[in-house]
Amino acid sequence: MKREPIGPNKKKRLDRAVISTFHSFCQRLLKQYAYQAGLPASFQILDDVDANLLKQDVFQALFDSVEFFRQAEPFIHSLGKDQLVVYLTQVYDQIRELEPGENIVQTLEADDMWSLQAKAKEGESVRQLEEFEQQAKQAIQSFPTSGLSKANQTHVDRMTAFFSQSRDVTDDAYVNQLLENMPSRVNKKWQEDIPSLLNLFENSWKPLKDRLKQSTEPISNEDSKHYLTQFIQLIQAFDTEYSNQKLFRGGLDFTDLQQKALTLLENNEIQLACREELKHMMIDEFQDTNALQLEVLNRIQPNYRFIVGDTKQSIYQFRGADVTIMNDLEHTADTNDGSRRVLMNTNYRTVEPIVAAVNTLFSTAMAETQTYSYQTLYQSLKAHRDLPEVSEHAVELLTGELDEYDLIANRMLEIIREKKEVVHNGDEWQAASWKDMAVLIPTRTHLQKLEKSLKEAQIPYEVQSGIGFYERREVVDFLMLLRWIHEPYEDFYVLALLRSPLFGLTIDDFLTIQNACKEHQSIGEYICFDEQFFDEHPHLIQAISKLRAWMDQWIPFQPVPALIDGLYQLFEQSGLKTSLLMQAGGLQRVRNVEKLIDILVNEQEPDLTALLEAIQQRIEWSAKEGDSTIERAQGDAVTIMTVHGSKGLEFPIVFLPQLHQKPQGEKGKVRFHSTLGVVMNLETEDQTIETPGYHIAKAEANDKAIEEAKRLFYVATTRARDKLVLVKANNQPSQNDLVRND
Ligand SMILES: Nc1ncnc2c1ncn2[C@@H]1O[C@H](COP(=O)(O)OP(=O)(O)OP(=O)(O)O)[C@@H](O)[C@H]1O
Repeated sequence: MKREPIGPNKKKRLDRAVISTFHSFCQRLLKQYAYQAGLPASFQILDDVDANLLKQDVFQALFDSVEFFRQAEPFIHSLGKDQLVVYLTQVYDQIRELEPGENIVQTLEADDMWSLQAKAKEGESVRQLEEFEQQAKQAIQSFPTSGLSKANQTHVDRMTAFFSQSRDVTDDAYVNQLLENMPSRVNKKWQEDIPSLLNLFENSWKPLKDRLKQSTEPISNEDSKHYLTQFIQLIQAFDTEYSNQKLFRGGLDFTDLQQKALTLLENNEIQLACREELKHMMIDEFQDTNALQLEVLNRIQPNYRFIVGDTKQSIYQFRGADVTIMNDLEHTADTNDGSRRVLMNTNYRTVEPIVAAVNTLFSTAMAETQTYSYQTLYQSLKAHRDLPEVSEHAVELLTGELDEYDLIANRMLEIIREKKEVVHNGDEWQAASWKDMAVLIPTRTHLQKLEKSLKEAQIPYEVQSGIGFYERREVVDFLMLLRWIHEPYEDFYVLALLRSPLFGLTIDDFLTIQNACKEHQSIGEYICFDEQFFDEHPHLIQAISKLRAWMDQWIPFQPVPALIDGLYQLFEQSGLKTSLLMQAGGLQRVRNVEKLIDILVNEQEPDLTALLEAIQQRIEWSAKEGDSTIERAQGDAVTIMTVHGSKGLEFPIVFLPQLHQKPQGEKGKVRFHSTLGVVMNLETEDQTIETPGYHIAKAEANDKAIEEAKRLFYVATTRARDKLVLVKANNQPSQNDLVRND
């Protein structure tokens, strides 16, 4: 068949194909229609760090106002000010991403939330009682008819009589009747004589009784409702002030970009223009979409949508991703004539034994049928790649008495030494080298321990994605220089500076200096004020005179003509720039410091104290950000990476530690639920404050966290190409249902 050449028209359209994130798409739309959106032509985008810093400033100003403080005071007593700010911010962010509506926060009504929650609580109690009735009716079917002790026979007779009749669980008297007819405690003989009663008692009755107890505990509804109202008012006051500040600065945060784009898309002409321009849309990684992004898509309604995603890999709940969106969409695609679902379950990456293990693990861990829309269904993968005969154990459970990171280090050394493990390099199977191995960690909590084990074993490694900008060596060094200028006699900074490549002193040198110090004298003071006699250590004399010269030059810090000039002078005259340029990747490092200088200048703080405080806050916020851009290891080194950072990547051999850890449940005392609104449970000095939906929302948040943990584990296991090593030290009892010794 003859192929049609690409005509000029077609080419023109092809040239206009756009690839972008949802955020940059919204930004482009707002720039294009700035006038209709009521925005200045050059609005500024506040990234998450900028937005969080601004939110902090707004809170600080609000707490200074008498009215806001008065309203916040009861919460501060119960939670502390910092925690209150965390809850207010979390709830605020979630509400704004929940549904279209730039004004959504101001429309919240505590009364509506309260009645919705009260209704849900009632419904939930009825559901739980009905469920228990069903379980009890089943259990009594297997009660023995003879051979029981007198006491046990009484239990059996009483329960059989009670549960044989149908009852109205909504009747006020029902709960008391239930309590009267159920045994009050376990009897040892049930294990042998009435196992179905033991099972019912332990697994159904005890949890139900706890919940019944919770709902009868004295909670003052009037006061709880008042707290809810106050909390909503605090959020609304914050919203007003935060919006004012953004307006004043001409800035939009990421949620504004989406909300304002949605408002624009209510305009028919703009909608049509978008539809005309974007006839075909392909959306990748759809499992991580949020409700606003879905609505953007719905409002554009392109002729053809091609959506790609894997619900099993939805791991960004903490950033607002909502897996239920893709779950629902799959469901619609199955039932809607105009849509088609294509299952892509052939795995081309991973060898068959690993795929088989993944199937076994996750067909049990993930749901087979969907009870809740946030659950993830598992459909088995089909392996495309076979394992060569040379390799025996594609899946390994690495256990032993050592610490899990030492286990990893030892196994890696063994792999290199024995050359028995083979990996496929694209053409052929060959013995594994360091760069073929990756350790994927769920969180960075134990990163240092892992690094220590690898260092001690002299294993080359690189920590990828997850090391943020502010943790880069050169950035740390430049900030350290500034901190020393700010507090030149503070030992911590003096020593850090002297140890940095700019001075290069060692611990032994510090001991020599310390021995020369007088009692109670700090090293900083000694170096700056005392006469030194280090005749046998000329490099110490040199270092100290250099430090003194720096003090004369830079303290106090008075940059002229402007901060930017002072910072550049410091960068160059301290020798940091030259020393960076002499290192591998030096130019990149210099650019990093220049970027830091830009950030510092943009802080627009009046003095060094304020500047260092501002940057410290920025660092703390950026630590909560997602991972930094991925730069894969270039040399022959083991890769260390967070599981989040490894998404979309693959490695020949993957080690997975920290498997014994239980997925983190939800501990929040205040949270937001998409249908019930704000729920809370607080202890004040004299009472418990609780909104009716608290326990329902908490249980759901817990379930969701566990579902997310399963998906994270799924992403981790499916990064392996040729070998998967699950690591479990014997000295750590497993708290994780997914991973047990057996
Ligand atoms: N049709 C194919 N034939 C052979 N190899 C393939 C084929 N499709 C993909 N692969 C290989 O399989 C691996 C995974 O492919 P790809 O990254 O596209 O999948 P993915 O679905 O995005 O994976 P994940 O979502 O798990 O990260 C890659 O190494 C790729 O080269």
